[in-house]
Amino acid sequence: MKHRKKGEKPLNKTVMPLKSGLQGNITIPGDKSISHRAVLFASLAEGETKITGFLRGEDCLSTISCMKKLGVNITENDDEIIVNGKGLHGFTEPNEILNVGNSGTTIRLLSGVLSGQPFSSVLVGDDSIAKRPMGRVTGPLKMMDAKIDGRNVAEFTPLHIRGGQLKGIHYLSPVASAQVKSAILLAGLYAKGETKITEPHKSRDHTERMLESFGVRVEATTDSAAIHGGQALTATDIHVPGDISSAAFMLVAGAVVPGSEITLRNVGMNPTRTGIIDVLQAMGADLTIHNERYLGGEPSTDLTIRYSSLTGITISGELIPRLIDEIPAIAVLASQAEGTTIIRDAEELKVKETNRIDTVVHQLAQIGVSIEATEDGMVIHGKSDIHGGTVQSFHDHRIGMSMVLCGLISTDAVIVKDTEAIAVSYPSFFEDLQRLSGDK
Ligand SMILES: O=C(O)C1=C[C@@H](OP(=O)(O)O)[C@@H](O)[C@H](O)C1
Ligand SMILES: C=C(OP(=O)(O)O)C(=O)O
Repeated sequence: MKHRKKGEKPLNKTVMPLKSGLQGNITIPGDKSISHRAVLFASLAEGETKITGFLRGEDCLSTISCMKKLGVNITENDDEIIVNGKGLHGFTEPNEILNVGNSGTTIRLLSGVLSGQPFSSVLVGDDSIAKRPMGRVTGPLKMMDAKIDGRNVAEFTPLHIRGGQLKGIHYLSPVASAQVKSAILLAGLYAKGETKITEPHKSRDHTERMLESFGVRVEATTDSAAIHGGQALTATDIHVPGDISSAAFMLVAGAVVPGSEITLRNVGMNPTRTGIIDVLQAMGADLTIHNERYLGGEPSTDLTIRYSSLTGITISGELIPRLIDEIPAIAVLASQAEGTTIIRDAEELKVKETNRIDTVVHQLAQIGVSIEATEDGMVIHGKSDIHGGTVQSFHDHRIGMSMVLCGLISTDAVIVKDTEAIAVSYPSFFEDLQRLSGDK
């Protein structure tokens, strides 16, 4: 849960049902996962890296702040971030605690890097981070000989990492998690021999792709990734494509608000992230993919979506890691589809910024959606009439945005509490929505 800073007012938003469809086009802001990695890997590289398209969301700003505390010189201009890399062994011991704010990606990836540093660092985050499991990274990092302490045997923050000489391992991960995979591969850069991770399903592969761009050889298969220790990163300019996880909210808005036709430009289309596209197509959405391009190791396109009738589907298995962050938005989509949508194999939702099975189900039910929680997901019965009311975001950015979507199609106003959390991943969300609703 992201908490307000002292003195900051809660940003409760009253969302009124739209009288006409969404129209026009917007450019989707930078991908959060890729932005984190760009700053982190550029810091580890030798030389200067220019990053364009960087997401200036709160999570990625937390990554910049931590890297600065490790001695990295980072210049933040309006249109680019310039990072003067320190090389694998150039970081300095931080004088202060490293605060990752609300960002699970920052703390988990940084834990991998800090495990290889010859100094001590302490990592903390906000109230939400304090509840999220860290054992999934500290466990394997300890197997590599990292010295990590923390609450409940390093299951929870604060984490204290004393780096040192690491050894390569082959880790069979019980979860498909790119944060776990990335932490282990980054520690693997500092380890003797080969470090390999095998996952139950393939998780997003931005780390593997971007390490290759920085000149590091990564051997990747459909369910594994391996790296040899000691490989240096060479600075290279990075362009960050738009975030499909942010685009997902606009795709759902376009699909469910009657009379809509919108175009989203610059949407990252890495196949490990495009589960939302598969879902929209399977539900019968009117979606066109155009202007495909490939920049800096990652594909992107423009997407046009029009309002159409939708049908419920079952979402499970290997599809889940490809759309895990989109499930709150997909629940809104499913509420407007005829028939039943079943989401299975999604226990990972319980360990995000909030328990997203509970928060999605309770808040949608509050405003009239017929929805039930299950052990590993949810069941949504459409087509539900959404009525007005007051809903909580629980300071979770993706819950906040999903509730705003409900307001667009409800019969009365929906008041969404604490929407300031949306700046974690999509700071221009309300401006973009206003632009598409013709209210500029
Ligand atoms: O590596 C990343 O950038 C991310 C991986 C996913 O988490 P897990 O690794 O826990 O699945 C995702 O939910 C998160 O928003 C970003
Ligand atoms: C889970 C998320 O991010 P993180 O794990 O980096 O906090 C998210 O953005 O939905």
